[in-house]
Amino acid sequence: MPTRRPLIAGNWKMHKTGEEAVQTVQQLKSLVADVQDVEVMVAPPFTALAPVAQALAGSTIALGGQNMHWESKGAFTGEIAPGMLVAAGCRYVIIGHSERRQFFGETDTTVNQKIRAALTADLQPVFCIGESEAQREAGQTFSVLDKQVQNGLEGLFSQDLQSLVVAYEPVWAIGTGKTATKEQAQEVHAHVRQLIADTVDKHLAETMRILYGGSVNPGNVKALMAMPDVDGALVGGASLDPETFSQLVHYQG
Ligand SMILES: O=C(CO)COP(=O)(O)O
Repeated sequence: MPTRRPLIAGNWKMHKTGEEAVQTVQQLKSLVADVQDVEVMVAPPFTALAPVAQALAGSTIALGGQNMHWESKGAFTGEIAPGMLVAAGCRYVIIGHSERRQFFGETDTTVNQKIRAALTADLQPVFCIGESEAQREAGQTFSVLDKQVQNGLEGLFSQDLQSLVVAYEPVWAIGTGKTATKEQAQEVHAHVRQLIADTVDKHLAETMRILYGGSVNPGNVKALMAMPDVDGALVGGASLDPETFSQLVHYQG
């Protein structure tokens, strides 16, 4: 079995000015300086990317964008191009977060366009999928996720997707304090990995990291990370405070 390097990623959403973000990563840098076998990433708002990149110089903490447009430039007021994220120092970009799907009209089609554009720009997409509470209660979890994965990766092949990271974030667990149980997370992650094995490539499925997101905190991270198909966490609220986020990065104890 290939070993997958765990990734603990902080999605700061619409929090922190440039100055606040720099203060946070300065603390975080020293708090996680001892960590070697876990990859750490933070995704600040666009306006904080450049100062945070500067503050992270010489550190192994990776930088990510929270969204981007699929075109490389043009008349798209309010949008950010993949190359702009790269130039700002990003290695990752979060794509298809449920908040973008819910509030900003993101669809499987735009998600697919964005994943393609990210890969072309050499950004590692963190491709978010997840079912709503109603969908879970109606027994539709797997069919919803299968559709999101298949549509999101449509037309892409194993050789294109080597850097892909998937994040399973059940919508009902985001910001609610209601975490999926470790068994629920494992069940979905194993299912998604099998789907990738069946529809894209077995080797990719084995090497690809699948993160769990939704109310991850220092009290539940260890149990989630102990599950064989959980390769990391995409953390919202608990990533904003450097001490708390550092505890998540040090989940091994
Ligand atoms: O949406 C999330 C990360 O992308 C999860 O948010 P919370 O950790 O605040 O539930």
